[in-house]
Amino acid sequence: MTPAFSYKNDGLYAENVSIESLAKEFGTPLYIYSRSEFENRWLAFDSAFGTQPHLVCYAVKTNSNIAVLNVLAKLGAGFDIVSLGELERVLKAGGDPKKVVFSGVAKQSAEIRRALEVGIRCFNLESHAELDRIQAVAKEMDLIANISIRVNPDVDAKTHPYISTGLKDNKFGVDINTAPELYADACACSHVNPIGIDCHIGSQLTEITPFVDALERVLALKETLAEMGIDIHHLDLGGGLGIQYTDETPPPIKDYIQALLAKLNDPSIEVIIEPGRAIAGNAGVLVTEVEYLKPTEHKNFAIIDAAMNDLIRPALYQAYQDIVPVVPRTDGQEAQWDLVGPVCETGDFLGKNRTLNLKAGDLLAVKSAGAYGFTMSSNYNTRPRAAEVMVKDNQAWLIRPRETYEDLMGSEQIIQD
Ligand SMILES: Cc1ncc(COP(=O)(O)O)c(C=O)c1O
Ligand SMILES: N[C@@H](CCCC[NH3+])C(=O)O
Repeated sequence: MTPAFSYKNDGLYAENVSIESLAKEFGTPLYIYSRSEFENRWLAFDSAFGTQPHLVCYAVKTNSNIAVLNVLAKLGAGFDIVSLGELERVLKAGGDPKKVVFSGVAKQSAEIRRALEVGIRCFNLESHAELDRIQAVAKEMDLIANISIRVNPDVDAKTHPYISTGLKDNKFGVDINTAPELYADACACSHVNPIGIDCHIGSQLTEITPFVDALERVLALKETLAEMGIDIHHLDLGGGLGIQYTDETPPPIKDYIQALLAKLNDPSIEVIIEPGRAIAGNAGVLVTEVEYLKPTEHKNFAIIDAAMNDLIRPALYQAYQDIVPVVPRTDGQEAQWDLVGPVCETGDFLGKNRTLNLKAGDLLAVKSAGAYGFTMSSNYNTRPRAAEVMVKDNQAWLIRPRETYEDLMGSEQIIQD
């Protein structure tokens, strides 16, 4: 199997395409994705289930480029969405609406309407108020909305506090102890059909135990609901499996799924999962060029042409992502560098204290940038968003051109007075 990113004699390659040549052709900053990695990771989830009924719904927020969604749709993927924008992307990419689950704490009426119109599989609802709204919209349309309730099992995911979602303190889901009442209310609604239980406890988890603990609580709820005469057809266990950014050792996909199935011990119930990062994370790099070297008495700054607007994870979560030379130097010597962008914020860095042998004009690859990279990018400092390229074997496709300044300002209006 061709590795997604690996060195050959003349530098770093994306599958069998030289990253240096892609940077020359498309400029920097540039996101490069390995199509095979996306495919292999989704397939690894899918095949790990064996004969258990299941649906692997890729979390669209992770990387929502339509070409990426299309690659997964062709494999038969389902999709976990959190907005109407994401739903429209999935439909444009050829995704099957019957394989779409709709998560998120605040679905608007127009979003619910459109989702019902195209016939999504299930709404993962998060509050009583949302139940009332879904019932009202479905009634108005004379349709039945399939729902599951996202419960908050109060399990510590042992991840960064900003990306932990399953604790009582978090805004997500409903308290698992009060969920039975909400299910009873849902059953009393004329246009709502409760078919599942949903739970997502956080992101970048590197241990299996919190997932299994959460499932144990979900199974107890399923029992309670059965006693109330409410039959559950699927369990949606969310996403959250972590990847290796540096020295983390997340469990292999197969072990994670097998641990869940062992706990579940029910070969007939359908299991839905919503992985994002574990599919996309190591399928992408962000390529950047060193603009200037600025050594000072206290610190060496390498000012690169990618910034926090292109990849916000280091600034937002102090996240560590490996940064490697595209063509390692044979001259010069290594030094410690802070890799900072051109944006006017002290927090604008992609890496600190990195040991690298650098000269202005060098290309660097920020690794593990396939997840929550481009999708969290912005136009801060009126910087155009980077281009995105997809590679498979020795082929490359431009899947989103770099934004132009016309794109950035074209729709704004001067007040004519
Ligand atoms: C409801 C839901 N599902 C799935 C995901 C995907 O998570 P991850 O990328 O960690 O797999 C998220 C993000 O954390 C989420 O909020
Ligand atoms: N955006 C976060 C993950 C949040 C997951 C969304 N629920 C990250 O880059 O790690």
